[in-house]
Amino acid sequence: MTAPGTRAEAAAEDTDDLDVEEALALVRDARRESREDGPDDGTGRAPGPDAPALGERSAERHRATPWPRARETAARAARSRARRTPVSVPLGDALGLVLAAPLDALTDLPSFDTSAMDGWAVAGPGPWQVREEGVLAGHAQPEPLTDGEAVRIATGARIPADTTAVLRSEHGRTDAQGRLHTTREILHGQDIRPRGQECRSGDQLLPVGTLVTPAVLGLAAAAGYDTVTVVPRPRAEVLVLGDELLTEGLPHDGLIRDALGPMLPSWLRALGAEVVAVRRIGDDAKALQRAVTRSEADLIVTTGGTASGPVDHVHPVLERVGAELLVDGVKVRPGHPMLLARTKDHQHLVGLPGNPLAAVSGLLTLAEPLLRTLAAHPAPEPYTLPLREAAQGHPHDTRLIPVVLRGDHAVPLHYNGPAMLRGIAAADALAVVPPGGTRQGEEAELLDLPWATAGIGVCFT
Ligand SMILES: Nc1nc2c(c(=O)[nH]1)N[C@H]1C(S)=C(S)[C@@H](COP(=O)(O)OP(=O)(O)OC[C@H]3O[C@@H](n4cnc5c(N)ncnc54)[C@H](O)[C@@H]3O)O[C@H]1N2
Ligand code: MOO
Repeated sequence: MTAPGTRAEAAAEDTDDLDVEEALALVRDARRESREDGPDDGTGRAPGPDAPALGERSAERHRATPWPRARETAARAARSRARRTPVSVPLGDALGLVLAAPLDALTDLPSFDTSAMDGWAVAGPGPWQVREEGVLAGHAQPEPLTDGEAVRIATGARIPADTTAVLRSEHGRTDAQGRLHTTREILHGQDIRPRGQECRSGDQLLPVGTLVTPAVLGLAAAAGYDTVTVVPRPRAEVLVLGDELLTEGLPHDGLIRDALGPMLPSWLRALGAEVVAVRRIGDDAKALQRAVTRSEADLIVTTGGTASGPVDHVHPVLERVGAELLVDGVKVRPGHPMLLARTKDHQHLVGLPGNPLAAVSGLLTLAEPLLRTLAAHPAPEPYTLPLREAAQGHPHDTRLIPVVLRGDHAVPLHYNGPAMLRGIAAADALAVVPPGGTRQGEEAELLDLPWATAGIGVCFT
């Protein structure tokens, strides 16, 4: 973090302050660090029994990962990345990022003795002789007061030396001779904010791992910062597959509108990513391979092509580029063909199924924990609400069902089929329905949709 005028040297020091891994460690949710999934050697290269090597895939394809474990695997894959360097960003770009160095005060706050009220600075007991010229905020240091003297002062102005108190304007009156009298008892030091009352220069104001909120931006500015040192925003690239997709107009001749190209970038931003590109690849395996190979994003998100149809190119391309499958199918409906692969040392690919609600399911199951961990955001506290109506379960898999929150209940929505967005577009959250279903009145875990809790403006900055 930098003070004005010292940006370059301070930035150089800052990168030594703390590694992103350490920042991540501070916000790590131990409860989610399940060790039950077998060994994690820290390289993230242990896909576990659920993700067969690509060569063995065909026979094993349907050994899908249980939904909770898939989420843990995605979070752990992000944690096992090589160390990333914290970055120094201007305050205006820091909202929603996480501090990678403590916010230490660069100044005393207040940085001088200041008046807390509009009124008069007075010295000694009244009545006082009032000086002609007053003191305003932002002015140079005023002349000291002598005993029995007062000067008009504004809130935030510097207190003249030897002031004993500030008399509020509503508690003073001047007589015919121009002398100032108080109408209340006035205490020594009253309405003076002494220098350093909030902090001394060097005090730690906020620790590493703090989410930069609007209030944090305000505090950082007050404490003298122009930039803050943060965990970099993960970069995501979206590759939209499918020759059948139109980008405008009405569906016709078997062609349909692309629903994911418009939906995913803003959703990924809501999950803390910077979307560096959205590319339309069609059903062209070579183009997909080129795009994957060239991408420098932290996360590539593909849509469609995850199943085993004639133009489902995601698996073959992953195999060709030597990617390592960490999750190949998840026991969740909709969305079970979703996948997670490590494409390069510092890069992952989440393959979302083409059916739009299945894609949402993949986004929240795999991309959300991965991005959250890369950005060093803490895991949201899990919470449950009773369902107002029973939700039918899948015999073996978890189901994610769009719900609205009404009072202290979650109400399942219709139009929740894999190809439908009508339910999710009206929803506040997704209910997690375990195999076998959830009875009416029974508690279900809920995954909030980002805008339902934070508001559109907050989450899409
Ligand atoms: N033999 C099997 N076939 C399928 C299985 C299976 O297990 N065995 N799984 C089904 C399930 S479940 C899903 S989900 C889909 C996943 O398929 P893909 O990821 O390969 O997706 P596509 O085939 O490319 O598309 C599926 C569907 O979604 C439409 N789509 C694709 N992209 C978009 C988009 N950007 N916007 C709107 N709609 C999109 C596409 O036109 C198809 O209708 O596979 C099943 N098949
Ligand atoms: O996984 Mo698919 O989403 O059931 O349609």
